[in-house]
Amino acid sequence: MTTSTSQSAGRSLAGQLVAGVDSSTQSCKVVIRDAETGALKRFGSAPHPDGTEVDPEAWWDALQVAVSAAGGLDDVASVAVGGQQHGMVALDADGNVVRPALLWNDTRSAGAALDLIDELGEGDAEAGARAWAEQVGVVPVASFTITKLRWLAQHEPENAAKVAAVALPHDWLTWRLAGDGPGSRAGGNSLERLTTDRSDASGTGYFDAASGEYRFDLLERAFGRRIGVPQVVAPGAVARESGSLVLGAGTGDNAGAALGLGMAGGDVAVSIGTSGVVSAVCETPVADPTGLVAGFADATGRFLPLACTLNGSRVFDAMGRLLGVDHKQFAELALSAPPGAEGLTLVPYLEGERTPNKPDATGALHGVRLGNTTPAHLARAAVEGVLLGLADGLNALRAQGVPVHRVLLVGGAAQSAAVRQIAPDILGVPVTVPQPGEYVADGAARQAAWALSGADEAPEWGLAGAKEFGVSDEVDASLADRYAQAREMTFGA
Ligand SMILES: Nc1ncnc2c1ncn2[C@@H]1O[C@H](COP(=O)(O)OP(=O)(O)O)[C@@H](O)[C@H]1O
Ligand SMILES: O=C(CO)[C@@H](O)[C@H](O)COP(=O)(O)O
Repeated sequence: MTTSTSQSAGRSLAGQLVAGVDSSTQSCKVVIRDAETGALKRFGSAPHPDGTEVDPEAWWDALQVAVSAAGGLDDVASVAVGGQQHGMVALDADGNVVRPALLWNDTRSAGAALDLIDELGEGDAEAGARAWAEQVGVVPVASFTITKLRWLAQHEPENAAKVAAVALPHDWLTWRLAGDGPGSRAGGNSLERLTTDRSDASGTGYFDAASGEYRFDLLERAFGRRIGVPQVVAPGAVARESGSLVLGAGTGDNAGAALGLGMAGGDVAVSIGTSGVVSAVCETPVADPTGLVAGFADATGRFLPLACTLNGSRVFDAMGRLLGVDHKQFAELALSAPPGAEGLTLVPYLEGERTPNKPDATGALHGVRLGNTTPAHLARAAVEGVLLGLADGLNALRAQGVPVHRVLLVGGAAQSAAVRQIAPDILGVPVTVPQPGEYVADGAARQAAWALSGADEAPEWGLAGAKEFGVSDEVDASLADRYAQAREMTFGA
């Protein structure tokens, strides 16, 4: 991300710095870049606590640490926050967090999701799924905020009674950066100053990406009463100002990555972080009644159809721990076994699964024989299993008419030599691996520069050096079928 072309419109960005934040599941990352050229100036990061429910204060603390590690924001003109999607941050009338946030990978609201589908379909689940897809572009699963609100109303009525507004992680951090929160230095009714953007709002289940409108009727249906929601700030607009610091709208992390990668039509991002994600930027909204593809919005005014699994890089982390090896050794092991791991197949549902929707499923190892019970075969089966889940996501996107011209591999696990090399064979297409980087934070930084310039479009920051990985002639032709059979044999719904 080093080259530049000059701005066609808007204020000059020359000599200014912008910051982008990625408040993701496992950590907070901050990049500080030259607003005009996109050149990286400074970087900082800090870990987040483990678990699927987290006190948002921990994100705020991690943001402070990451910002200081990046040299602070004193010389920065604008900042925008990208964040893990869907997490429910429930706030009381004074702006206090009512309970720890339930994250995107918390599956306790799976039953609430089924109830919401049934209710909209008046007892017919298929009709209900169609109705949700048509009305808000998504079919409820445990990840989406609306199901978490229903869970809260049913299981913690005392907490639910206190809720005055609901926000997402990036909304809440933007609000805190602007000086709002309990005992707000910004004063007045600070809940009314909560902001979001259409990308993150579209992951709630009570916002329609196609029309750009909240669906308060669905929110009320889920929670039992109307509560406050953040104002939706247009892509590239200024959300808030804090002294001389301009705050951009911010974005859901996957839309942030799309902006950071400068994705165009035909580009598909495969991201392997905590989540495994396949997403594309499209001009028209997607409404998939199977629920495999979520019809989200992107951070530029377009759309971001997306399939997401709960089981990405942590499958490799877990298998690496089991085998007593680090990431590098794990990749070497995986590459030392033959394609298809001689029949050993891992269904990687270690955290349950979302795509397909099997929240209570567990992982399973199939085809175990004397000849394939080696660390190398297990490492290979893990890499193949995660990628096979993403191949299903890629096919689901294709089934929605999404063109696939170029696949970009990003996320923490894109650093794995095994993932890079095996991905083209499993996905069935060549894969482009951009230089290792923080593309969500980069997208947020680009959005911050866009807000600062006031231009119609985000500044053009080039994408520096990428490597191409092709499909090899060693593909195990039976692997996809074996995986499909094994996938159906997992325990749990
Ligand atoms: N070389 C590697 N091989 C495999 N996994 C890796 C490698 N480097 C980092 N990871 C994993 O990537 C994950 C962090 O990636 P990241 O995209 O930042 O996640 P998230 O955005 O979900 O917080 C961790 O699970 C980490 O162990
Ligand atoms: O739920 C989704 C997308 O719908 C996840 O992609 C989250 O947005 C978390 O992302 P990572 O922390 O894994 O990047």
